[in-house]
Amino acid sequence: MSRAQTSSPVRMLVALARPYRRSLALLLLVSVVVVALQLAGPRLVAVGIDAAVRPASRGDYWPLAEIALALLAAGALTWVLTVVSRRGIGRVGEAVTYDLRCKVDGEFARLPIAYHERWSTGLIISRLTADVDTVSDLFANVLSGLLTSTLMCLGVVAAMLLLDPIVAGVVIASILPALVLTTWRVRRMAPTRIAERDAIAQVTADAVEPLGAVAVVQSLGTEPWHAHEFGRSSERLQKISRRIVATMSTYYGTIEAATQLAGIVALTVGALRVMSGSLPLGALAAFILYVGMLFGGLRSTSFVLDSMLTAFAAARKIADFLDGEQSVPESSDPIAPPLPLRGEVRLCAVSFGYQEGSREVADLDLVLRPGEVAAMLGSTGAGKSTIAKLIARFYDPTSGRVLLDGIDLKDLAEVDLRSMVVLLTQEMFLFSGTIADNIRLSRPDATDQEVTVAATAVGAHPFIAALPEGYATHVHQRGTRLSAGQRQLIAFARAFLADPAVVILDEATASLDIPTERTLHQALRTLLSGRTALIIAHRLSSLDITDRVLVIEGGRIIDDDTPARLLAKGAGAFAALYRDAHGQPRGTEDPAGTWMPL
Ligand SMILES: Nc1ncnc2c1ncn2[C@@H]1O[C@H](COP(=O)(O)OP(=O)(O)OP(=O)(O)O)[C@@H](O)[C@H]1O
Repeated sequence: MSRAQTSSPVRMLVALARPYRRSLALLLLVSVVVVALQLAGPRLVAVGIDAAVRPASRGDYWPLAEIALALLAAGALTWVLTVVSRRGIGRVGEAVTYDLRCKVDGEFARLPIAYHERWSTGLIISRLTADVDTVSDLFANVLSGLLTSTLMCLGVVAAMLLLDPIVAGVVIASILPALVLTTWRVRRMAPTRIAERDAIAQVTADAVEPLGAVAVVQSLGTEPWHAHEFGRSSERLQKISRRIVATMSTYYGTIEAATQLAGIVALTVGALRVMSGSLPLGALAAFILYVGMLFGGLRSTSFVLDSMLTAFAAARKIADFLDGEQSVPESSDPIAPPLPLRGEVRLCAVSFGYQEGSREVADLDLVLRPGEVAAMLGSTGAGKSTIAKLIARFYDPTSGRVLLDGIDLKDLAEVDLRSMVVLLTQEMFLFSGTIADNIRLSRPDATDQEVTVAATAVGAHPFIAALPEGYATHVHQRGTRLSAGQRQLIAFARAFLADPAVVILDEATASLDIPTERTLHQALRTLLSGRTALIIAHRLSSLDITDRVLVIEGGRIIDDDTPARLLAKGAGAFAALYRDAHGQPRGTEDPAGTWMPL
């Protein structure tokens, strides 16, 4: 299921069903046979009453036995076919659930960062679980149910018309109010079902959000606030559910009354026809049975229509979610980067705003020469991370171009771009799995030896080897079994193994002890050696490995020089930052501009 295929819920559903169209067609055929067998029941009863009762009263039981056998055979066949079709449809439903979940999950992971920044994890989980299950139910139950119940209604109408058009006409007229009521209910329910999907997603979001930051929640004591938020969204869902239940109860109650009414009409008109000799008694009995079947079919049609509405609402939500963001569309005709890569990064008159009208980066021109290590400094909100995200193509510029070795990032295949540019974020995220798994994430085909070489290069090997299970040590969720410094070393080893031409590093803000900082600096030196690098520096001490410092303010470069020269200038944003970092009063900077290397 490509993004293009998901542009409407219907198209998405058709794409999902396509691989199973043969099984579905076969199963639907079986359903048709089941309906035909069920319709045959009242007809056989009619024949039994009209043609078998009298011979039986004369001692000839054979016609009655024949009818009984035919009813038995129809019942047995209905049972077998129902079991077969239910099982088959259940299997298709399971297969579709599996496909949809894998595809949706894969699509979510590939969605641009803009998307993940906008939508909460809880909302995404809701799409992946509740909505996917609802859509799958469409295949598992709803489609076959809709077909069976619609066929049942049409079949009953046809059978009644064949039996006696006059009684049939009166019965059909008596069900018209029920039909109008069904249409009203389905229409009324459509927006409610969509609101229900949103409410379910919000409940999931409110439940998941605090779980992702349990330590923060507990340390700040914000449990009551989260409980209040969760209570509010649950209440909203409850109100919607109550509305649904109220509509359904009124509907089903009215349909029950309409069934009784139609039964009375069929009995009265049918009896008059029997008395006038225009309708056999058996046919009247068949009519009464058909009225029951007709309303049963109507009730099920209404029920499955409601499930269908729910499934469509869920499908719309999934389709909207997948289609909503195209902020970094992949080129249909990507350019293969020339090898070996040089790693030159060039931003030409780049402007960018997260929202329409905003400009977080303004007319930025920047060239990072191959192998150069530059640091970005600037106050909070200055635009450093935004520039980094533009170079990693998490966003495309509003205007201007970002080039890598002369090629516009928009013209590179995503897989090439990701292997050429690695962005190391502050989180240094580790996933559940072993240390080796986590290092190998950047190159799944790397051998154990290559993993060890990468870990050794960045200085992670000693601490890994000292663990009882070494590289096979399970890091648990988000690497909580490891220290912050150890997590960073593993992330560095992962980047080293990927061997990118360009590294962008958003340095962790959390302060580490001096020996750990020293180890990390050494690791960073190794990692960045021979690569172009841009560091969002939060510690001035990091600048001893940089060739150049870019001071960013308001999305612009306001200073660009070597660290030593910038400091020597004395004034300016960089010197101010230096003073802030070292607590020195103005004018006491080291005039030589020397650093305080670790
Ligand atoms: N996803 C986003 N959506 C909307 N605005 C954003 C988004 N991310 C950042 N911004 C805004 O863009 C501006 C620049 O943010 P950016 O994260 O680039 O700053 P920064 O220099 O990296 O700050 P810090 O040092 O605090 O990380 C800020 O005003 C910020 O509020």
